[in-house]
Amino acid sequence: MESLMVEIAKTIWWILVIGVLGLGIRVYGKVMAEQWRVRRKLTMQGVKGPPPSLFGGNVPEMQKIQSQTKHYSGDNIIAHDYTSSLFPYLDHWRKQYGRVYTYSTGVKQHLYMNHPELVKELNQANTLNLGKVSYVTKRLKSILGRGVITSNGPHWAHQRRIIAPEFFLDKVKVMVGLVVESAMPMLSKWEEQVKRGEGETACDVRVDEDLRAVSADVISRACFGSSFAKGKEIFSKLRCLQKAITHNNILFSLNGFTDVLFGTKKHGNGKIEELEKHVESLIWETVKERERECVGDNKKDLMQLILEGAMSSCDGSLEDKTQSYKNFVVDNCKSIYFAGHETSAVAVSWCLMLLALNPSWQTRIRDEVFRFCKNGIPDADSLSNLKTVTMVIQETLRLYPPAAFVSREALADTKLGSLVVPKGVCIWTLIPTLHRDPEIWGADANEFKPERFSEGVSKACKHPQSFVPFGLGTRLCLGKNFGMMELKVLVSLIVSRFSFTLSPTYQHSPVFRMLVEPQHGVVIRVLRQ
Ligand code: HEM
Repeated sequence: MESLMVEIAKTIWWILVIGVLGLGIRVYGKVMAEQWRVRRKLTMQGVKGPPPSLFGGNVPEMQKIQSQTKHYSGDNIIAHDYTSSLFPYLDHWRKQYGRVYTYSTGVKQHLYMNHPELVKELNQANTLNLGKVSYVTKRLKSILGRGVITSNGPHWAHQRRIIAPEFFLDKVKVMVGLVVESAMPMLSKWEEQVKRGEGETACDVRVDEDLRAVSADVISRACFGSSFAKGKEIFSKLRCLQKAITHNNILFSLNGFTDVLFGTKKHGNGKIEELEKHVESLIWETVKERERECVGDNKKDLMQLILEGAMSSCDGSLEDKTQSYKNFVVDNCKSIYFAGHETSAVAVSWCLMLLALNPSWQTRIRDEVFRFCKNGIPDADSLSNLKTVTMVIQETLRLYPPAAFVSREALADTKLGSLVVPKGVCIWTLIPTLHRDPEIWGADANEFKPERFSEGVSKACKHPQSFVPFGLGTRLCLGKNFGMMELKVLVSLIVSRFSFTLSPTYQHSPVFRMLVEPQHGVVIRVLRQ
């Protein structure tokens, strides 16, 4: 009797296993058939690409190419097109299939799109049908939530309308003095460091963390008011989150079911959840503190705009309202903290690295700053005269754009010029490759030549819409004016006070952690005048 029961239990177990497997294979088969259909729609229009394997699409090939990639070990840092080390499979297929091709990551079909004409079409496409890539935004949820950077459709449009006015040019001009104030402690610290080593001819300064602290201070004060006491902790937790998330390949690993099937799903989610909760509660405490402080106050900074926007966009039961109010506020604060401070800090780090290799441009900047700015300190009026500083920053953003991709997902079949991008396809424009394309920038595309921008972007290259460090189209960076102003002020202040070369301890190793940043930091050797 007992053995009969065991037999029955075993049979049920096997039926269950076979049932689940059968269902899994059916679902997967359906998804694969859809991918095949989408791929066919693209190939019928002449878009080629590497043939996908039955399971995992082109991911096995991507992993193979990545594992064979050697780390950079050359001398010519500027000429180093790091996309060939960071995303070698994209570079590999580009050489094989050209500037537009398609590939698959199992359950997703992708379109690599680095042709200037198509980038222009993407820029001009005024449609809600092109959203952010859903599987990537899911992976970034803990750091960006469903705020303005990651959401799509009417929810995105509503958030963008609320936040945009804070970054209009007239508002940005008022913030110049604030950036100067935030930078002063860092400049004094470096001056102190240089003084302390008296008797020596030079002093090494690692710039990255100090620049992060400055831009964190700038964004806290500019956007969230002086009540920002918890700021430091929020930034440091966000940085931990950024590192934890990018420990896995957030862009092109296998997706969902295939991740489980191939055992490529990595661990660390517990830590991410813990950090996410911590950041959320820190932001929420700050909001509550702010609400207590500002009773009857008419402060109109970004935090206030977000709070009012959250209030007007919540409906449903009282419980639903409270939760969606909280999500709206926390997600948008997180997005601005991240977007507003990491990007600028990384851009200034790369700029100092390039200037360290090009001391003659330091001299030109120094002359310009002392010519137009009283005591070498820029203000809203003198900033517009700093043409050399602007050129150097544009050249930095061309060679080392902090954001590596413009990415979109077609939420419906979408026409870009003569190409119809089928629903579900993810579009990837690799910014640094576009910025180093000799057909767009000329034979000297890999050289540091700020003078190419002397008559503006339109004269610097053949297709001006291919200069996209701040992205493009309807999703163009909201903080573009603010970011440019901040970079100009910081670079002017630093270069007018210090002359520097690259320290021999500097290790050139760009790494992708949501942004392309110097893995081992930038160390400059400050020279005594
Ligand atoms: C050097 C500095 C910066 C760079 C290189 C940069 C770059 C970018 C890029 C490439 C995008 C994506 C655009 C697209 O998908 O087409 C973006 C979006 C965004 N950036 Fe920036 N950014 C910078 C500074 C800032 C600052 C200072 C802020 C705010 C204080 C900011 C706020 C945003 C926001 C809110 C979005 C999302 C816009 C949307 O999806 O509607 N950024 N940025």
